[in-house]
Amino acid sequence: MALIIYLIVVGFFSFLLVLLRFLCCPHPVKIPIKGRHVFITGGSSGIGLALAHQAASSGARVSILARNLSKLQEAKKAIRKATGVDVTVYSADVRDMEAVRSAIDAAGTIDVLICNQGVFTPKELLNVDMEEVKFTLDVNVVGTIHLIKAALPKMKAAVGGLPRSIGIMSSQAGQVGIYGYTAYSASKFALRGLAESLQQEVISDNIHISLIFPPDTETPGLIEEQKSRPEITNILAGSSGGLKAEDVAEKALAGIQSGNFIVSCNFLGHMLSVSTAGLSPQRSCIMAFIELFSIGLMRFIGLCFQWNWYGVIAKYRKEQVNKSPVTKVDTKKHA
Ligand SMILES: NC(=O)C1=CN([C@@H]2O[C@H](COP(=O)(O)OP(=O)(O)OC[C@H]3O[C@@H](n4cnc5c(N)ncnc54)[C@H](OP(=O)(O)O)[C@@H]3O)[C@@H](O)[C@H]2O)C=CC1
Ligand SMILES: CCCCCCCCCCCCCCCC(=O)[C@@H](N)CO
Repeated sequence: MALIIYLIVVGFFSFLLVLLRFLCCPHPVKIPIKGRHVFITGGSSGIGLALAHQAASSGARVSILARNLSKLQEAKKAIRKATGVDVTVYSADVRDMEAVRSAIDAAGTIDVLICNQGVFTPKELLNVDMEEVKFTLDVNVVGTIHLIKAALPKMKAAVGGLPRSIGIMSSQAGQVGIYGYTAYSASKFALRGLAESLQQEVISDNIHISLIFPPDTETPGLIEEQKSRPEITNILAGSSGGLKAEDVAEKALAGIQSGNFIVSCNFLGHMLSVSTAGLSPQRSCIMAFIELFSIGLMRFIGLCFQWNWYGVIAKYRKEQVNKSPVTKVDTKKHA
C-alpha cells in the first residue's frame, strides 16, 4: 500500500515537472560572453564598474558608457591594471538619443547590452520637485529605451549564430514600492513592463532579456543616496540587507549567461521574486515548480513584511507629532 502511494506521489510530481518543462516559455538558453562584445552603461562606477571588471576577466570585449569622461578613463585604467584588458569608453548622456546612437554605432554589433545606468534621489513625493522626478524617469526609463532602440537593429540583423542578451538593471524597489522611492520605484517598475513586452518582440531574433533586481548595494551611488535618505526609507530598504557591488555583478552576469528573465541577488530577493512572479516568463521548470507550491506562503510572508513596515511608518509619524509642540496642540484642538 505504502509503495502504491509512493509511486502515485512520485508519478504525479514527475508528470508535473515534465508538463512544466513543456509549458515554460521561452525555453532555457545559454548565453556565452567569452570573446563576445559586452556593452555596459554606467560602467564607470559601482555595479557597472564591477560588471565591466568581471566581463573583461571572463574574456569578453567590453565597452562602457557614462557621462563623465575622466571617470571613464579612470575605470579603463583600473580594469587594465586588474585584468590586462583594454575596455573601450564612450562618453554620452543616455537622455540624448543622438549621443546614444553615435556611441552605439561606433561600438559595432553588441552581443550583450547591459542597461545599468541609474539615478536615485530618495524623497517623499511632496518633497521632490518635478525636475528631479522627470530626471529620474528620463535617465532610468527613457535612457534605457534610447539604448535598446539604438542597439537593437544591429543585434537583430546578426541572424544565426549565438544568442544575444539585453540586461536591464532594475532594483528590489522595482518589485515592491518603498516609502521615499515614489519616483525611483515608478521608474524601476516601468522597466518591468518594458522588459516583459520586449522579450516577446525579440524572442524570434534569438535575443533574451534579463531583468536584475538588486537590494541595497555598496556603491558610490548608495553612499551619496544615504546622505539624504529619509530614515523610514533606510529602515524599509534595510529589510533586505546589503550586498557588495562585486556580488551583484556576479549574480547579474550569471543570470544573463543562464538566460534567466528575472535575476535576484540574495535570499530575500528570491522570495520577493517568487511572490511577485505575476505573469512574467519563467524558463526554468524547477523554478516554476517551486513557484507553484510556495506562492501562497510567500504572500503570507509578504503581508508580514507590510505589517512591519506600516508599523514603522506609524511609529515615526507618532514620534514626529510628539516632537513638534505646535502639531501636538493642534491635534488636541481637533480631537
Ligand atoms: N546601489 C544600490 O543600492 C542599488 C542600485 N541599483 C541600480 O543599479 C544601477 C547602478 O547603480 P550604482 O552602481 O549604485 O550607481 P552609481 O551612482 O555608483 O553609478 C551610476 C553610473 O551611471 C552613470 N550615469 C548616471 N547618469 C547617467 C546618464 N544620464 N547617462 C549615462 N550614464 C549615466 C554614472 O556615470 P556618470 O555620472 O559619469 O554619467 C555611473 O557610471 C542603477 O540603475 C541603480 O538604480 C539597484 C538596486 C540597488
Ligand atoms: C516574500 C516576501 C519577501 C519580502 C522581502 C522584502 C524586502 C524588500 C526590500 C526592498 C529593498 C529595496 C532596496 C532598493 C535599493 C535601491 O535600489 C537603492 N539603493 C537605490 O539605489
